Amino acid sequence: MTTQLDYNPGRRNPYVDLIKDQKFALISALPLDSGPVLEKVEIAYKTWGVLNEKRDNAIVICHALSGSSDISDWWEPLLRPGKTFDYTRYFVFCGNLLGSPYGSASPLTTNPKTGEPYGPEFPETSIRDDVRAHKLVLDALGVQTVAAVIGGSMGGMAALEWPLCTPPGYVNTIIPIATSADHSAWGISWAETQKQCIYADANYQDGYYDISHPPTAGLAAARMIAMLTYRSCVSFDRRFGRKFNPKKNAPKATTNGAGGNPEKLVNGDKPANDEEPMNCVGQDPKCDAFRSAKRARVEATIGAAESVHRARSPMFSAQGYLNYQGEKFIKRFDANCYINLTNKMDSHDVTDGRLDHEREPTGEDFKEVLKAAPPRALVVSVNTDALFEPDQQVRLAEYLPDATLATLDSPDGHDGFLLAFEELDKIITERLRERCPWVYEGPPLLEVNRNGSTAVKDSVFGEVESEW
Ligand SMILES: CC(=O)SCCNC(=O)CCNC(=O)[C@H](O)C(C)(C)COP(=O)(O)OP(=O)(O)OC[C@H]1O[C@@H](n2cnc3c(N)ncnc32)[C@H](O)[C@@H]1OP(=O)(O)O
Ligand SMILES: N[C@@H](CCO)C(=O)O
Repeated sequence: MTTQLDYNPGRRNPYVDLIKDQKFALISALPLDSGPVLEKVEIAYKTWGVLNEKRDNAIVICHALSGSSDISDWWEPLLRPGKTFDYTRYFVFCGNLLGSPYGSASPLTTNPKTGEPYGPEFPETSIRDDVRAHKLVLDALGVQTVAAVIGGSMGGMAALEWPLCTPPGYVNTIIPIATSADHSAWGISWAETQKQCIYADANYQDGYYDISHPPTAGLAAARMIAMLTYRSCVSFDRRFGRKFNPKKNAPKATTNGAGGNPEKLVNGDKPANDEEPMNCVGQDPKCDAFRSAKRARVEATIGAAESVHRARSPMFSAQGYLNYQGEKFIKRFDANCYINLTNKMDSHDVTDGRLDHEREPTGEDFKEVLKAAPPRALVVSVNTDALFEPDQQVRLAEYLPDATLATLDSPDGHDGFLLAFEELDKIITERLRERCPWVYEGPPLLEVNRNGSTAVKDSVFGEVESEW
């Protein structure tokens, strides 16, 4: 198995171009938990900062379901000198998940056996597969050991798997956020409702859709449902209340299935494909009966179209928001990738295949498996999280050796881990300083110039992101 850095993936799907300045590695072959060996595996990733002499200052950040390797897209306030992910001291790494549309091997990348995109034939991948793939990239980059692994939601699942899939001592500490030791029936079920939306879209075609005619209606509906699990009742009530929908961002209503286009049917004009009313066959088209029958039919068509228009136009601000989130998502995500990634989340269970019995794992079983994780993990919870309920992090903190639990006070539900920057910065930095003291010793490895760019100081390795 070889890992080539500075790989040029050539033909890329359009979503990859949304992520700026990504790097790519090529892994020759990756055996997957699901059975097949994935060949010529592209891994997209980003790094900030440089490795120190001992090559032990790497910090691995794991993104969530719809995120990418570009931390500055979702945790930017934490990725600054002096903040949590201080790239003047840490070598910050974020790898894109297998199955994601943003550059790593996925349903959108080319199957080397056929020369065509994998589509729905892209194999199931696990959180553990991601960890193994990203570890190979870190090895190629020269990382000796990892100071900390941090991630929220699906990224938190990865944070838990990192020490379990790598040699003892390789990972110094972990900070799993808004996540669980195994994905709950609740989480699996919410994802199922979203997948069913995609399956129900006529464009889906069992996943063999033309990329220029994707199942956007299904994917948008899936995202709208997901958004409700990511936020909270209290945040929706506070934000939208019973306010009416502002015109800004309101998606255009469609009239699919209404049998008419309201813009063309004005003041009783004839529809383009007009036919004679049945009761006027053989009559003079200029006769009154013919005309009134026509007018009645056209008015009925207009009425139907307008009523569909009214029914589908978001009336309330909350509806407008959800519709907009759906519209925004289909511009940046692919349906097969969504299914692959949600299946991956569903499969998450740290005890899977690690116990010597088949029965339902108990708390003791979770403890047995997670004792391989480094001590003093920090587990972070969001008090209003309705998807990964706080009780799951309470249990996780009990399972992990000598771990502590911190709870974010945020009205934003599960997405609180992407929005409560100030609190996150404080609690994570505090734990990193305690668990990775060597990273904070001595002067920083990079100098930040006035214009925000960085320059390397003496005796360090790695690459510097010029944008900084
Ligand atoms: C290419 C890429 O994007 S890569 C990946 C980026 N995404 C990730 O990393 C995944 C994780 N990130 C996320 O899930 C989200 O981006 C979050 C949680 C960080 C933030 O969510 P957001 O949708 O940006 O925030 P929020 O819920 O406040 O919604 C704001 C948007 O809704 C719009 N909006 C707000 N209220 C309404 C309303 N009543 N009607 C219509 N639109 C509304 C706003 O105008 C704003 O639009 P904009 O995104 O075009 O600026
Ligand atoms: N808003 C996040 C939530 C998933 O944890 C995302 O879209 O990835």
